[in-house]
Amino acid sequence: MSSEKLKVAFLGPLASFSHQAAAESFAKTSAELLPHVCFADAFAAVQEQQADYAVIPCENSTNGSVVQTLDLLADRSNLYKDVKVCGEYYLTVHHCLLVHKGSYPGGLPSYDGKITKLYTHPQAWGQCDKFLAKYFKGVERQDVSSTSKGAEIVSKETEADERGGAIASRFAAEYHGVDALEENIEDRADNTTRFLILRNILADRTAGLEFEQPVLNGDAKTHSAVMHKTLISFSIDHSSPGALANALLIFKAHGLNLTSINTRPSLKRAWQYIFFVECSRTPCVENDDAVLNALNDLRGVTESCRDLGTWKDQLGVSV
Ligand SMILES: O=C(O)C(=O)C[C@]1(C(=O)O)C=C[C@@H](O)C=C1
Repeated sequence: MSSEKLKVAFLGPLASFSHQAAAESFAKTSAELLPHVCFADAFAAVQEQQADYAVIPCENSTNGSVVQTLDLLADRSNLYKDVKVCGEYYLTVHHCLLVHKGSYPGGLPSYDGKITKLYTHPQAWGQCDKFLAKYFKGVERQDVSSTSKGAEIVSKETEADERGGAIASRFAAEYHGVDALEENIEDRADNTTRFLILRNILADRTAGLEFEQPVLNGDAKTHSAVMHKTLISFSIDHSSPGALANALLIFKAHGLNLTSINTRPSLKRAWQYIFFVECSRTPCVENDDAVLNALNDLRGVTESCRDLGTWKDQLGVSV
Protein backbone atom coordinates (compact mmCIF):
# COMPACT_ATOMS: atom_id res chain seq x y z
CA MET A 1 0.00 0.00 0.00
CA SER A 2 1.22 3.50 -0.79
CA SER A 3 2.53 5.46 2.19
CA GLU A 4 0.25 8.40 1.32
CA LYS A 5 -2.17 9.20 4.15
CA LEU A 6 -5.60 7.56 4.06
CA LYS A 7 -8.31 9.96 2.89
CA VAL A 8 -11.68 9.85 4.62
CA ALA A 9 -14.71 11.68 3.19
CA PHE A 10 -17.52 12.95 5.44
CA LEU A 11 -20.44 15.39 5.43
CA GLY A 12 -19.08 18.87 6.23
CA PRO A 13 -18.52 21.61 6.99
CA LEU A 14 -16.05 20.88 9.80
CA ALA A 15 -17.61 20.17 13.21
CA SER A 16 -20.55 18.15 11.91
CA PHE A 17 -21.42 14.90 13.69
CA SER A 18 -20.07 13.11 10.62
CA HIS A 19 -16.75 14.89 11.17
CA GLN A 20 -16.72 13.70 14.76
CA ALA A 21 -17.54 10.12 13.69
CA ALA A 22 -14.82 10.20 11.00
CA ALA A 23 -12.23 11.57 13.44
CA GLU A 24 -13.11 9.02 16.13
CA SER A 25 -13.39 6.01 13.85
CA PHE A 26 -10.02 6.74 12.23
CA ALA A 27 -8.36 7.92 15.45
CA LYS A 28 -5.79 5.14 15.26
CA THR A 29 -4.54 6.34 11.87
CA SER A 30 -3.23 9.69 10.68
CA ALA A 31 -5.99 9.90 8.08
CA GLU A 32 -6.73 13.12 6.21
CA LEU A 33 -10.40 14.04 6.78
CA LEU A 34 -12.13 15.58 3.77
CA PRO A 35 -15.43 17.49 4.19
CA HIS A 36 -18.06 17.16 1.42
CA VAL A 37 -21.24 19.20 1.00
CA CYS A 38 -23.56 16.21 0.69
CA PHE A 39 -23.60 12.45 1.17
CA ALA A 40 -23.72 11.94 -2.63
CA ASP A 41 -20.38 13.75 -3.04
CA ALA A 42 -18.83 11.54 -0.37
CA PHE A 43 -20.13 8.41 -2.16
CA ALA A 44 -18.75 9.76 -5.47
CA ALA A 45 -15.36 10.45 -3.89
CA VAL A 46 -15.11 6.78 -2.87
CA GLN A 47 -16.37 5.53 -6.23
CA GLU A 48 -13.81 7.68 -8.05
CA GLN A 49 -11.09 6.69 -5.55
CA GLN A 50 -10.48 10.30 -4.55
CA ALA A 51 -11.16 9.14 -1.01
CA ASP A 52 -10.25 5.78 0.51
CA TYR A 53 -13.24 5.75 2.84
CA ALA A 54 -16.44 7.65 3.55
CA VAL A 55 -18.13 7.81 6.94
CA ILE A 56 -21.88 8.16 6.37
CA PRO A 57 -24.78 8.12 8.88
CA CYS A 58 -27.35 5.44 8.14
CA GLU A 59 -29.57 5.18 11.21
CA ASN A 60 -30.36 6.95 14.45
CA SER A 61 -31.64 5.21 17.58
CA THR A 62 -34.36 7.87 18.14
CA ASN A 63 -35.31 8.96 14.63
CA GLY A 64 -34.69 5.84 12.53
CA SER A 65 -33.20 5.45 9.06
CA VAL A 66 -31.34 8.18 7.19
CA VAL A 67 -33.30 7.88 3.95
CA GLN A 68 -30.81 9.94 1.93
CA THR A 69 -28.20 7.28 2.67
CA LEU A 70 -30.55 4.42 1.81
CA ASP A 71 -31.29 6.14 -1.52
CA LEU A 72 -27.58 6.36 -2.29
CA LEU A 73 -27.13 2.70 -1.36
CA ALA A 74 -30.10 1.87 -3.60
CA ASP A 75 -27.96 3.32 -6.40
CA ARG A 76 -30.77 3.24 -8.95
CA SER A 77 -28.56 4.80 -11.67
CA ASN A 78 -25.57 2.58 -10.99
CA LEU A 79 -23.32 5.48 -10.03
CA TYR A 80 -21.61 3.84 -7.08
CA LYS A 81 -21.24 0.27 -8.27
CA ASP A 82 -17.91 -0.36 -6.49
CA VAL A 83 -18.86 1.22 -3.16
CA LYS A 84 -19.41 -1.21 -0.30
CA VAL A 85 -19.77 -1.09 3.45
CA CYS A 86 -16.66 -2.31 5.31
CA GLY A 87 -17.37 -1.11 8.84
CA GLU A 88 -19.66 0.74 11.21
CA TYR A 89 -19.26 3.23 14.02
CA TYR A 90 -21.72 4.23 16.77
CA LEU A 91 -21.62 7.85 17.95
CA THR A 92 -23.59 9.16 20.93
CA VAL A 93 -25.23 12.35 19.65
CA HIS A 94 -25.87 15.26 22.03
CA HIS A 95 -27.53 18.29 20.47
CA CYS A 96 -27.49 21.94 21.59
CA LEU A 97 -29.71 24.86 20.59
CA LEU A 98 -27.16 27.34 19.28
CA VAL A 99 -27.63 31.10 18.97
CA HIS A 100 -25.53 34.01 17.70
CA LYS A 101 -22.73 34.87 20.11
CA GLY A 102 -23.83 37.12 22.96
CA SER A 103 -27.54 37.18 22.02
CA TYR A 104 -28.73 35.39 25.20
CA PRO A 105 -25.99 35.55 27.84
CA GLY A 106 -28.44 34.22 30.46
CA GLY A 107 -29.13 31.02 28.50
CA LEU A 108 -32.62 29.52 28.18
CA PRO A 109 -34.12 31.38 31.21
CA SER A 110 -33.33 34.67 29.41
CA TYR A 111 -34.90 33.57 26.10
CA ASP A 112 -37.53 36.10 24.94
CA GLY A 113 -39.25 34.02 22.23
CA LYS A 114 -37.81 36.13 19.41
CA ILE A 115 -36.14 33.38 17.36
CA THR A 116 -38.12 33.08 14.12
CA LYS A 117 -36.19 30.42 12.26
CA LEU A 118 -34.39 27.21 13.17
CA TYR A 119 -31.74 25.46 11.08
CA THR A 120 -30.47 21.90 11.17
CA HIS A 121 -29.94 18.72 9.19
CA PRO A 122 -33.31 16.96 8.50
CA GLN A 123 -32.30 14.02 10.72
CA ALA A 124 -31.90 16.17 13.82
CA TRP A 125 -35.47 17.55 14.13
CA GLY A 126 -36.92 14.18 15.11
CA GLN A 127 -34.20 13.67 17.73
CA CYS A 128 -35.20 16.83 19.62
CA ASP A 129 -39.00 16.74 19.31
CA LYS A 130 -39.83 17.34 22.96
CA PHE A 131 -37.54 20.34 23.42
CA LEU A 132 -38.75 21.91 20.17
CA ALA A 133 -42.40 21.37 21.07
CA LYS A 134 -41.86 23.01 24.46
CA TYR A 135 -39.81 26.08 23.48
CA PHE A 136 -40.11 26.54 19.70
CA LYS A 137 -43.65 25.51 18.81
CA GLY A 138 -44.66 27.01 15.47
CA VAL A 139 -41.20 28.39 14.66
CA GLU A 140 -40.21 27.93 11.01
CA ARG A 141 -37.75 25.09 10.41
CA GLN A 142 -35.24 25.17 7.59
CA ASP A 143 -33.39 22.03 6.55
CA VAL A 144 -29.72 22.64 5.84
CA SER A 145 -26.98 20.33 4.59
CA SER A 146 -25.63 19.51 8.05
CA THR A 147 -25.95 20.53 11.70
CA SER A 148 -22.62 22.30 11.37
CA LYS A 149 -23.92 24.30 8.39
CA GLY A 150 -26.78 25.48 10.63
CA ALA A 151 -24.28 26.66 13.25
CA GLU A 152 -22.30 28.46 10.55
CA ILE A 153 -25.44 30.29 9.34
CA VAL A 154 -26.27 31.49 12.86
CA SER A 155 -22.66 32.60 13.38
CA LYS A 156 -22.89 34.87 10.32
CA GLU A 157 -26.17 36.57 11.28
CA THR A 158 -26.15 40.34 11.41
CA GLU A 159 -28.36 42.74 13.41
CA ALA A 160 -30.58 43.22 10.35
CA ASP A 161 -31.30 39.50 10.00
CA GLU A 162 -34.17 37.59 11.55
CA ARG A 163 -32.96 35.93 14.72
CA GLY A 164 -32.12 32.25 14.10
CA GLY A 165 -31.19 29.19 16.08
CA ALA A 166 -29.37 26.03 15.05
CA ILE A 167 -29.42 22.48 16.35
CA ALA A 168 -25.84 21.17 16.38
CA SER A 169 -23.13 19.89 18.68
CA ARG A 170 -21.12 21.58 21.42
CA PHE A 171 -18.12 21.02 19.12
CA ALA A 172 -19.91 22.97 16.32
CA ALA A 173 -20.68 25.81 18.78
CA GLU A 174 -17.00 26.15 19.62
CA TYR A 175 -15.83 25.79 16.04
CA HIS A 176 -18.27 28.41 14.66
CA GLY A 177 -18.05 30.74 17.67
CA VAL A 178 -21.71 30.66 18.70
CA ASP A 179 -23.39 30.18 22.10
CA ALA A 180 -25.43 27.24 23.36
CA LEU A 181 -28.81 28.50 24.59
CA GLU A 182 -29.34 24.99 25.98
CA GLU A 183 -27.35 21.74 25.86
CA ASN A 184 -28.47 18.11 25.66
CA ILE A 185 -31.80 18.93 24.01
CA GLU A 186 -32.15 15.45 22.49
CA ASP A 187 -35.28 13.53 23.56
CA ARG A 188 -33.28 10.59 24.82
CA ALA A 189 -29.93 10.61 26.60
CA ASP A 190 -28.95 7.44 24.73
CA ASN A 191 -29.46 9.12 21.32
CA THR A 192 -26.97 7.35 19.03
CA THR A 193 -26.27 7.49 15.31
CA ARG A 194 -24.81 4.54 13.47
CA PHE A 195 -22.37 5.45 10.70
CA LEU A 196 -21.34 3.13 7.89
CA ILE A 197 -17.74 3.08 6.69
CA LEU A 198 -17.60 2.77 2.91
CA ARG A 199 -14.72 1.75 0.65
CA ASN A 200 -14.19 0.99 -3.01
CA ILE A 201 -13.85 -2.76 -3.59
CA LEU A 202 -11.46 -2.14 -6.51
CA ALA A 203 -9.05 -0.03 -4.45
CA ASP A 204 -5.80 -1.83 -3.66
CA ARG A 205 -4.89 0.73 -1.01
CA THR A 206 -7.60 -0.46 1.36
CA ALA A 207 -7.92 -4.09 0.24
CA GLY A 208 -5.82 -5.54 3.04
CA LEU A 209 -7.16 -3.28 5.79
CA GLU A 210 -9.98 -4.24 8.08
CA PHE A 211 -11.97 -1.51 9.76
CA GLU A 212 -11.84 -1.92 13.54
CA GLN A 213 -13.34 0.20 16.28
CA PRO A 214 -10.43 2.29 17.60
CA VAL A 215 -9.25 1.85 21.15
CA LEU A 216 -9.92 5.28 22.63
CA ASN A 217 -8.40 6.62 25.86
CA GLY A 218 -6.36 3.46 26.24
CA ASP A 219 -9.48 1.37 27.06
CA ALA A 220 -8.82 -2.27 26.34
CA LYS A 221 -11.86 -3.59 24.50
CA THR A 222 -12.49 -7.25 23.87
CA HIS A 223 -14.88 -8.83 21.43
CA SER A 224 -17.41 -10.93 23.32
CA ALA A 225 -18.34 -12.78 20.13
CA VAL A 226 -17.35 -11.10 16.89
CA MET A 227 -20.40 -11.14 14.68
CA HIS A 228 -20.24 -10.24 11.03
CA LYS A 229 -23.01 -8.14 9.52
CA THR A 230 -23.98 -8.14 5.86
CA LEU A 231 -26.20 -5.73 3.94
CA ILE A 232 -28.00 -6.91 0.81
CA SER A 233 -30.48 -4.97 -1.33
CA PHE A 234 -32.96 -6.60 -3.68
CA SER A 235 -36.16 -6.06 -5.62
CA ILE A 236 -38.84 -8.65 -6.29
CA ASP A 237 -41.78 -9.28 -8.59
CA HIS A 238 -44.51 -7.60 -6.53
CA SER A 239 -47.28 -9.47 -8.37
CA SER A 240 -45.98 -12.90 -7.40
CA PRO A 241 -47.48 -14.15 -4.09
CA GLY A 242 -44.76 -15.25 -1.69
CA ALA A 243 -41.91 -13.52 -3.59
CA LEU A 244 -40.78 -11.57 -0.52
CA ALA A 245 -41.24 -14.56 1.80
CA ASN A 246 -39.16 -16.74 -0.54
CA ALA A 247 -36.35 -14.20 -0.57
CA LEU A 248 -36.33 -13.93 3.22
CA LEU A 249 -36.37 -17.72 3.68
CA ILE A 250 -33.04 -17.90 1.87
CA PHE A 251 -31.37 -16.02 4.72
CA LYS A 252 -32.73 -18.56 7.18
CA ALA A 253 -31.64 -21.48 5.00
CA HIS A 254 -28.04 -20.21 5.11
CA GLY A 255 -28.01 -19.54 8.86
CA LEU A 256 -28.09 -15.77 8.41
CA ASN A 257 -29.98 -14.01 11.19
CA LEU A 258 -32.11 -11.10 9.90
CA THR A 259 -31.54 -7.99 12.02
CA SER A 260 -33.30 -5.28 10.01
CA ILE A 261 -35.41 -4.70 6.92
CA ASN A 262 -35.78 -1.30 5.28
CA THR A 263 -37.50 -0.25 2.10
CA ARG A 264 -37.25 2.67 -0.32
CA PRO A 265 -39.45 3.32 -3.35
CA SER A 266 -38.19 1.50 -6.46
CA LEU A 267 -38.89 4.64 -8.57
CA LYS A 268 -39.81 2.25 -11.38
CA ARG A 269 -43.45 1.88 -10.34
CA ALA A 270 -45.43 3.47 -7.52
CA TRP A 271 -45.77 1.28 -4.39
CA GLN A 272 -42.98 -1.04 -5.37
CA TYR A 273 -39.82 -1.15 -3.33
CA ILE A 274 -36.14 -1.83 -3.01
CA PHE A 275 -35.62 -3.94 0.12
CA PHE A 276 -32.52 -3.60 2.30
CA VAL A 277 -31.89 -6.61 4.47
CA GLU A 278 -29.22 -6.67 7.11
CA CYS A 279 -28.23 -9.99 8.60
CA SER A 280 -25.62 -11.28 10.99
CA ARG A 281 -23.65 -14.45 11.62
CA THR A 282 -20.88 -15.56 13.92
CA PRO A 283 -18.19 -16.55 11.45
CA CYS A 284 -16.98 -20.17 11.57
CA VAL A 285 -15.62 -22.67 9.04
CA GLU A 286 -19.09 -24.13 8.43
CA ASN A 287 -20.64 -20.82 7.37
CA ASP A 288 -17.71 -19.24 5.56
CA ASP A 289 -19.59 -19.21 2.25
CA ALA A 290 -23.03 -18.47 3.70
CA VAL A 291 -23.28 -14.97 2.21
CA LEU A 292 -22.01 -16.06 -1.22
CA ASN A 293 -24.42 -18.99 -1.30
CA ALA A 294 -27.34 -16.86 -0.11
CA LEU A 295 -26.60 -14.31 -2.85
CA ASN A 296 -26.54 -17.07 -5.46
CA ASP A 297 -29.91 -18.35 -4.29
CA LEU A 298 -31.34 -14.84 -4.03
CA ARG A 299 -30.52 -14.23 -7.68
CA GLY A 300 -32.95 -17.05 -8.49
CA VAL A 301 -35.93 -15.53 -6.66
CA THR A 302 -35.40 -11.75 -7.01
CA GLU A 303 -35.52 -9.36 -9.95
CA SER A 304 -32.19 -7.89 -8.91
CA CYS A 305 -29.99 -8.17 -5.86
CA ARG A 306 -26.76 -6.60 -4.69
CA ASP A 307 -24.19 -7.40 -2.04
CA LEU A 308 -23.54 -4.13 -0.19
CA GLY A 309 -20.79 -5.48 2.00
CA THR A 310 -19.84 -7.40 5.14
CA TRP A 311 -18.19 -5.96 8.22
CA LYS A 312 -17.51 -6.60 11.89
CA ASP A 313 -20.43 -5.82 14.19
CA GLN A 314 -19.36 -3.10 16.65
CA LEU A 315 -22.38 -3.41 18.95
CA GLY A 316 -21.37 -6.78 20.37
CA VAL A 317 -18.08 -5.26 21.48
CA SER A 318 -17.78 -5.36 25.27
CA VAL A 319 -15.37 -3.42 27.47
O1 LIG B 1 -25.56 17.05 10.20
C1 LIG B 1 -24.61 16.45 10.71
O2 LIG B 1 -23.87 16.93 11.57
C2 LIG B 1 -24.37 15.07 10.27
O3 LIG B 1 -23.26 14.59 10.38
C3 LIG B 1 -25.55 14.28 9.75
C4 LIG B 1 -26.36 13.58 10.84
C5 LIG B 1 -27.32 12.51 10.20
O4 LIG B 1 -27.64 12.58 9.02
O5 LIG B 1 -27.76 11.63 10.94
C6 LIG B 1 -25.46 12.84 11.74
C7 LIG B 1 -25.76 12.61 13.04
C8 LIG B 1 -26.99 13.15 13.64
O6 LIG B 1 -27.91 12.07 13.66
C9 LIG B 1 -27.60 14.26 12.86
C10 LIG B 1 -27.22 14.52 11.58
